[in-house]
Amino acid sequence: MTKAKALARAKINLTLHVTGQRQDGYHLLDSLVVFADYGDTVSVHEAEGLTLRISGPKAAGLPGGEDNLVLCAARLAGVSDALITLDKHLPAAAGIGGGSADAAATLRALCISHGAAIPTPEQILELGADVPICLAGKSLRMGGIGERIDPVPAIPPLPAILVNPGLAVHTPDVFRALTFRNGTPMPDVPAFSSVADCAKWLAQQRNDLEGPAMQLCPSIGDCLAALRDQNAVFARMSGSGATCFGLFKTPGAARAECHALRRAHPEWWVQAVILGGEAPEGQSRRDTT
Ligand SMILES: C[C@](O)(CO)[C@H](O)COP(=O)(O)OP(=O)(O)OC[C@H]1O[C@@H](n2ccc(N)nc2=O)[C@H](O)[C@@H]1O
Ligand SMILES: Nc1ncnc2c1ncn2[C@@H]1O[C@H](COP(=O)(O)OP(=O)(O)OP(=O)(O)O)[C@@H](O)[C@H]1O
Repeated sequence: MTKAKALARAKINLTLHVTGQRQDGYHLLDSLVVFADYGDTVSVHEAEGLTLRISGPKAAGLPGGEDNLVLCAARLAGVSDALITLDKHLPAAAGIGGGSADAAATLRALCISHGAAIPTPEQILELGADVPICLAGKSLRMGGIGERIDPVPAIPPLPAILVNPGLAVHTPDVFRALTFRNGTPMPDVPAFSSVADCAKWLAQQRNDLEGPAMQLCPSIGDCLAALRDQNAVFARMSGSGATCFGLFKTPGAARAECHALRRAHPEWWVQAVILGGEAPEGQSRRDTT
């Protein structure tokens, strides 16, 4: 019997400024993070012992045992009796927080199914630098090495296409390839009134990992060029790559260009999504539609 289900939504870094490096090697970040209406699904079923079953189009190659972040999260939550199924749709090692989103979804689901307590902030961060923000699960500004989370004005729904060239890019390699580690932080995030307004602001910000990731994986440049050729109003890489996002004026335009990109690049992972789009604080989601 399914006891709880949680969506592990793709995390997109609309900006990613690297502002310093700690003594332990971890980098200080300043990033505007939003979530997509698309991701993996974690379901918890009644069972004796702790088991993970992985299915879905992106299941191949994932660690199926103790190393999977789903089981790491379950152990951290103190759960030893559950069958957890992971329906995997997000490419791994792709800069969209797949494993971190799965870990956060597992914690949320086990909280409902088993009444498990959410671990301490320090324990959550140990699962991965992206897990705290994935647990928050909405548009926010991320700081520190990932532990600091600050509110931002509500982000309007941003129609987008996510494109991954089908090549894994490993986060530690990208940070190692970074040559300048003391960039300026982001200015305050303003309230955006439209996609165009948001795109204009984003164009003045950076993803400091885009250059080093592109050196390791030149196909990132092809993804960005393809998004721009398909009339994206803005395109950038997310996180440590290789996934890139393109913003479009309408969901219809994003869907149409998504079909065109899939036809032109059958070897790429291409997905039309909506990013952000939460209701402003104090309003129900219906107030904004
Ligand atoms: C680049 C981002 O995707 C931006 O959201 C995240 O900071 C990465 O988050 P993550 O994949 O959950 O990262 P972790 O699994 O904790 O770290 C992987 C490796 O990335 C490097 N790392 C990660 C986060 C950070 N703030 N500084 C780092 O230098 C470290 O070498 C670390 O060993
Ligand atoms: N449930 C999981 N899903 C994806 N990867 C996992 C999972 N559990 C463990 N991993 C391992 O974590 C590594 C990083 O994968 P992940 O998809 O989290 O990277 P990412 O998209 O680059 O994340 P980020 O944006 O946080 O840097 C993979 O190479 C994989 O071996």
